[in-house]
Amino acid sequence: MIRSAVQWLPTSTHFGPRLAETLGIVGHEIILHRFPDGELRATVGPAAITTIVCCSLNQPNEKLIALLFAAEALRRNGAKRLVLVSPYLGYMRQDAAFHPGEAISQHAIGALLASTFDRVITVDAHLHRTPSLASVFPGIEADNLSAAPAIEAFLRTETVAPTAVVVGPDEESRTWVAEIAGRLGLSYSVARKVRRSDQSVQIAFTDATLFAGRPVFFIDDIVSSGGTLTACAEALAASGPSSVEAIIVHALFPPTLMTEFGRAGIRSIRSTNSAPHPTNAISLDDLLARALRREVVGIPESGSPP
Ligand SMILES: O=P(O)(O)OC[C@H]1O[C@H](OP(=O)(O)OP(=O)(O)O)[C@H](O)[C@@H]1O
Repeated sequence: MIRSAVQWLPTSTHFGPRLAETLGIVGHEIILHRFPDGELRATVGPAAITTIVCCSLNQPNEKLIALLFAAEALRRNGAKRLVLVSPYLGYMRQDAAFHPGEAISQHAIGALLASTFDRVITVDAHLHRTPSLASVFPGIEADNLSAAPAIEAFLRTETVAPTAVVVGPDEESRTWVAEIAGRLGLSYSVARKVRRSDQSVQIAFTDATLFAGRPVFFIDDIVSSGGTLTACAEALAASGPSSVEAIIVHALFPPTLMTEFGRAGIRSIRSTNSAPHPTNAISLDDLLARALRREVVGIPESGSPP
């Protein structure tokens, strides 16, 4: 039996095959078949002792079922360690019952994945108010990697004026914004956000004069309905920045929204490849490969793959 392998769901070909190649181990696509009644069949490749399963959990409902089936087959075929790599981990945003009777999806999905996998690796999961990863994934290893170094490296390849300002829409974004601005030697500002509904937020900057005539880089973890990004662009427009560009970790919005973003004054949107999207421009592949090195026999944690 082989020692380690990567397998990916058909929706994760944007990073699974490259991860196998970077780690220098065998890779297989998990085959899904839909029966006439809508049920799924999953067929995995040969199980390895350590099998790394790649599946980004944007639009997660069916993917979760497919993951359960893949894990069942891999364990029954001899896999001893299953590592889930899910650069976007859905269902983490509901971390409390905001109204009586609501389910806390973060708890339910965390427990499900913890009972299925031995380790979960994700990137900037929406866990702002969660005390520890262990409370979401009880009894297994979990890594919530930061995309900030990848975003910083990307911005270094752009011509960013020293007068540029990095902005975030809310207190939760302060960590990325402060880190990235600090590393690039830029100023930053964090807005106050009030969420009114799924699609509507109110944004206010306390230091609006800061942006006049300067390029602005908006940075946030998620763009979904686009309400936050649009409200931020409209609030910024009032103070006359020379340009507004958005850098997103997880681009979950329908590409048809790009026209609306353009109308709101956003010149460009670039995202990491955590979920496949036309705005993908920042690769997380090296970050993920580094976190996986110790799963691959013969590659030291700090070494290079063969
Ligand atoms: O594109 P949108 O639909 O506006 O969603 C994106 C926003 O939602 C999330 O925060 P959220 O408002 O859930 O607040 P939180 O950080 O307090 O959970 C996220 O951090 C973004 O700011």
